[in-house]
Amino acid sequence: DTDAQILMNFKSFLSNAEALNNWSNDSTNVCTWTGLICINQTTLHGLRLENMGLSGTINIDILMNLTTLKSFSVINNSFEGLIPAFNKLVGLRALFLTNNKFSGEIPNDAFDGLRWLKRLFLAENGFKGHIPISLAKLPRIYDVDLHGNKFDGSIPEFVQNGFRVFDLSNNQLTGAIPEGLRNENPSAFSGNKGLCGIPLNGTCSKSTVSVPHEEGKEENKNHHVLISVIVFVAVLVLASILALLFIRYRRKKTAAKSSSNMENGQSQSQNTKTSTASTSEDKSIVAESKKSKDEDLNFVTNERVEFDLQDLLRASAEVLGSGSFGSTYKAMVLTGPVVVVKRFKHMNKVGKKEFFDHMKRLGGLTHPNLLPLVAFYYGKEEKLLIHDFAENGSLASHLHGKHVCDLDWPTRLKIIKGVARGLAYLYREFPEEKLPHGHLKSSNVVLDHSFEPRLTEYGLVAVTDLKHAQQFMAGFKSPEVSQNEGPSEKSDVWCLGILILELLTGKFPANYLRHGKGATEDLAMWVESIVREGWSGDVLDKSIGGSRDKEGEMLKLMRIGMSCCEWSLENRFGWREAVAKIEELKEMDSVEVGVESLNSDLSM
Ligand SMILES: Nc1ncnc2c1ncn2[C@@H]1O[C@H](COP(=O)(O)OP(=O)(O)OP(=O)(O)O)[C@@H](O)[C@H]1O
Repeated sequence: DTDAQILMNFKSFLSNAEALNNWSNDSTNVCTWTGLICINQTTLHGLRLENMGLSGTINIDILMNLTTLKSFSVINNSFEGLIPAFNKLVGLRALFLTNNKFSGEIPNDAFDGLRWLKRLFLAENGFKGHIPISLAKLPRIYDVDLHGNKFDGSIPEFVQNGFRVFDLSNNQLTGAIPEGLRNENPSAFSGNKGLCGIPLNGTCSKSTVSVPHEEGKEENKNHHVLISVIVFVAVLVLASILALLFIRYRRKKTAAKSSSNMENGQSQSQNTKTSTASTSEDKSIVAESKKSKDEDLNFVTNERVEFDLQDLLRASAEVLGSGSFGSTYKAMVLTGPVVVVKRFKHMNKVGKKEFFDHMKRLGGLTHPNLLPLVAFYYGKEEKLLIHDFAENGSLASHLHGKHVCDLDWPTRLKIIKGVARGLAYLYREFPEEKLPHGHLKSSNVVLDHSFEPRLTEYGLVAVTDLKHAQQFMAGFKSPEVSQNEGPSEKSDVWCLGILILELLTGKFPANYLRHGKGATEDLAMWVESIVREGWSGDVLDKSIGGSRDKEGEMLKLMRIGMSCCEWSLENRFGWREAVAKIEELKEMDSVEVGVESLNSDLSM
């Protein structure tokens, strides 16, 4: 059967399916049908049948024939009865049943075999009974939302920890919160009268912890027996561990040589498959990540076609460059879009939970001039951040690449306005941060298909090792930092100023962008030399083109750039002022102004 036939069959079991009227035997390209998510307009990826008033039967046996189905959502509908046997859809990565009328107990093995499932939303239904053990054992799960049901009994020990979404609130759960969930937000457990322990207030009484006990002497006697049993078991366990260690040691000794040979061979073949990179350090996108199999990619938004670390490892990859944190790759994932993967070392400033929280916060940012974070991977030594690929590369590559710069004045103006808007958004979103961007420079401004600029590598100071940030990040190159003060709220503005001067002159603030000692000194000299040269055709990038009727506006931009680069914080523009002035700029001068008068206008 084709996908169209399978879906029509599936629809025939639904009631009130008027919203699916454009599903029809006459049209075979299912990607145009309501509620279907496809990759590249060809491959069915998900069913998103939300807010449609649907009821009836979700026929899993029919869905099983949709071999590429990865995500299933019926949020906000009227399905009732027991949970369907979703574990037959073994490739499922996300399941959303929130806000329906499902009820009854969920069998303990209901999620067995769903080894790819990462996101499970069963909230606001009428499920009751224990939380199934198979749910707690899902190896890749990172979103669990069960709030607003009638789950009872104790919470099972989850094999995962560090969830992105975790909510068990408003159920009827009882007993002590398992140790692995102590770092979750207390609100995840609220509305369960019988729960106790960390992170909720209050300790658990003895009876909730475990051993039921009797009164008086009988209790003492039981205690003695219990202690004897514990001691006996402990001795037994210790002896077994010692025996095991001894056996392992013997085995290791004999197998050491052959296993080391095998490992070398394997890693070599993997590397050639996954990447076309050339240096030995860069041979694989996720060299370190491969080692921790229990970790996976964490998507920060619902909107995206998801793929796995394995998909990423299988993707063909191309090195885009290597920056101060590590290498950056363009990866063509087979079942998804083209993405850019950046490997970050030196990001151990915060623990796992804080890192996840921070990424969640970055993932929630939306602005046309920010390149959104799509997903991330957390490894102990190395993190990966995944973004969309920007078709027109970085601003730096246009300004300083091999070819003559192809950016005319209107495009440059559009770019600087976009950069300013993106930066203003970051200042508003991170009012508590001194460096809301922190690493603003021309290689971190990428250009989409229509040359709209998008900022990258923003908001990372909070998770970057301080020493590394101080040495390499653009925000730390400002004069106040070089004068042994910390960065100020105007340090990102300084970076904006450099970007403006770079954009207008086409000159490369070499020591600033490259990493090295004395960077700020040379940068200051560079800015100063531009000031000294004043306004002349020589200062302007030759390839900016245009005629004298635009020079007035270019001059205004030059002056804004200089005001952003003022050494004294007092005299330097604040972000609001800089952004407002940039917004006022136009493509054309309103009155033609002669170069001579502009020159005198600029004299400082
Ligand atoms: N999303 C993207 N789309 C297209 N090109 C990108 C994207 N992200 C990064 N690049 C380009 O990849 C190259 C390497 O980037 P990378 O971030 O590793 O280096 P960098 O920006 O020079 O240094 P740093 O690590 O200090 O930011 C740069 O030319 C950058 O502009």
